[in-house]
Amino acid sequence: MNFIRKPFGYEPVLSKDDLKKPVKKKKGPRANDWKNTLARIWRFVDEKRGLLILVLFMVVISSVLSLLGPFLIGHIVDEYILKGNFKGMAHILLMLIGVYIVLPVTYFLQNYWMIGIAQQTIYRLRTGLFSQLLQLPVSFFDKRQHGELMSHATNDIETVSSTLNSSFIQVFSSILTLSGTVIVMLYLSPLLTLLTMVIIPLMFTAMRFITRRTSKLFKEQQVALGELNGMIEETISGQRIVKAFSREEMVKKEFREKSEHLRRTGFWALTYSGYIPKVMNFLNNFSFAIVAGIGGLLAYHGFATVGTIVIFTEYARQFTRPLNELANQINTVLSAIAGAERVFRVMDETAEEDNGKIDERHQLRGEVEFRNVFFKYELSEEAQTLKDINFHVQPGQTAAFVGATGAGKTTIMQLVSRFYDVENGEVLFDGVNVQHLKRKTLREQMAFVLQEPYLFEATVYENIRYGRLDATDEEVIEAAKKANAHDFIMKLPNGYQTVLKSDGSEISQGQKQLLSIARALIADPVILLLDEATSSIDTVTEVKIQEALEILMRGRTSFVIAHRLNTIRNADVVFVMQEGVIIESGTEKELIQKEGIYANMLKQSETR
Ligand SMILES: Nc1ncnc2c1ncn2[C@@H]1O[C@H](COP(=O)(O)OP(=O)(O)OP(=O)(O)O)[C@@H](O)[C@H]1O
Repeated sequence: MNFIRKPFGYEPVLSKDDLKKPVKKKKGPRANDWKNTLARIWRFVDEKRGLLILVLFMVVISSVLSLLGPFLIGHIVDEYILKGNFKGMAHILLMLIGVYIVLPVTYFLQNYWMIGIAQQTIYRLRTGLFSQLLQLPVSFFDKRQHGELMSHATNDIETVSSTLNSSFIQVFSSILTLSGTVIVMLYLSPLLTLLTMVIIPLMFTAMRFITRRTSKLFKEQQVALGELNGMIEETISGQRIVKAFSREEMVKKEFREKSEHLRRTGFWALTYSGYIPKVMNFLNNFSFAIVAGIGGLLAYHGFATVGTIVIFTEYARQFTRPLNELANQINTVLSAIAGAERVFRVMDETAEEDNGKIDERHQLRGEVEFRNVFFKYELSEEAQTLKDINFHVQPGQTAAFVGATGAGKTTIMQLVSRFYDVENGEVLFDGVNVQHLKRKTLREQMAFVLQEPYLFEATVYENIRYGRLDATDEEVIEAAKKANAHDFIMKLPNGYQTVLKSDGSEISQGQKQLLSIARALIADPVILLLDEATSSIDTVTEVKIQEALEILMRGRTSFVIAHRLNTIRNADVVFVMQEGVIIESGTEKELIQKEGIYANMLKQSETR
């Protein structure tokens, strides 16, 4: 067996030999999984259940009508044509015409209603998944590839949608037609029924052989598609890095490997499932020949009427068709169930609980305290990311965090904003444990200015207004002026109406920072989290950013991952971090006098 690399482990790829091996049955609750999944889809059908029952009723009518057709033809042969008695045939013919007119009407109605039900169900499923994605904790996204999640929201939901659109009716109607046909056939001639049934075990054996392989392969194909989507997404968003490091060939090679995996699983899945109609057709013709041949003999010797044989040959076709359809639908239904299972798995992830009891309008003063805080990321190899962190920041103070890369500065910010919860110890706001505050209360009174500000594909107005949705245009402009962003915005092709790209590629790094400062200003937060940009920005913009930040930080509690000496100098307290521990703290002056780690860091940066 081969393996391909996955971000968190290795995924097996089926080889030709693997496909020949018998598939071992999985133990545990899997047998019931599909029942569970179907029951959950049923819940999503919700208020359309009444209409679904109407659809089922229509399917019953169309199945009865499709059984009636051949029966009437047989009756015409026996009672009228063979007896040369054409009187009275007209009304049976009229009935037959009636059957063939009403039949398409029932087909139309069941399809029309079913599409409505399917689309509504998918709408609910899709919006359910999307709102769940918004409620999941940040730690969930640490464990999943973005492309994989995209694949659930698009491919998997699409598979469920197309199955609901068409397969549901087909499966139900096939089962009904099949049972109806068998009942009528048994009534007409048990012997011929038995002959028609001879092919069933053959069909089942062939189907089992094929579907055992295809179900495994279709699952594998969906996984491979998810991975490929992940890679496409990653490559498009990181295309500059790919180009900058000339990694095109490496990316192409990896893409070819993933595509090859998808091609191989797709090839075998479709090849095997392509055998189904062929095998079925062959068996169908075989059964038709048996019924026609032996039926003809029976009619010749007077054991059955010609009409009965006519009905049987029709039914023999009608009997294998639903079997055929069922067999064809199995793969579609299986892959839809697998898709729905993956969607439900995401829905079953525990969403961020927000059971803080303190009122949503609670006004924070901005006092923040960490008491004996220990923390570890789920996927981290380290024993602890933060170890016994203690500090107390008063309202309006600026706390600067410095330290080598990986020391844990960003992690402190993640805990202040409660993107993650502490493992041990307490984070307190105004003396209240953060667990008692609603996340919304907390985050609405906080603003972030990140190294790589995130911009949306929207106008400058909308990008700044993201800080406070009800801000007027005047307020936006006012904030932009305070943030020193107004002048450059006015030089953009459409000023504040200019639509920015999500990667902000048409404006400079410094300008992005100014926009994100304006966004934070308009939010008017009590607490500010600031990750200073490390990339070199021209001195003019640097001064503008510095001025804007000073205005922004005034009167607010600010946590800064500091890279600029200016910020550190003006901070009320500086925390020096090393390997998840605060090793020094105090004002910059105190730290220099102490001649410890910080003083050393400073000396080193000066000598560079
Ligand atoms: N989501 C995550 N999952 C697992 N480990 C993580 C995660 N984020 C950070 N880490 C690890 O936690 C440690 C602290 O990281 P953190 O980002 O807090 O450092 P930092 O001091 O902010 O570094 P930098 O200055 O480079 O941003 C590092 O070892 C990092 O690899």
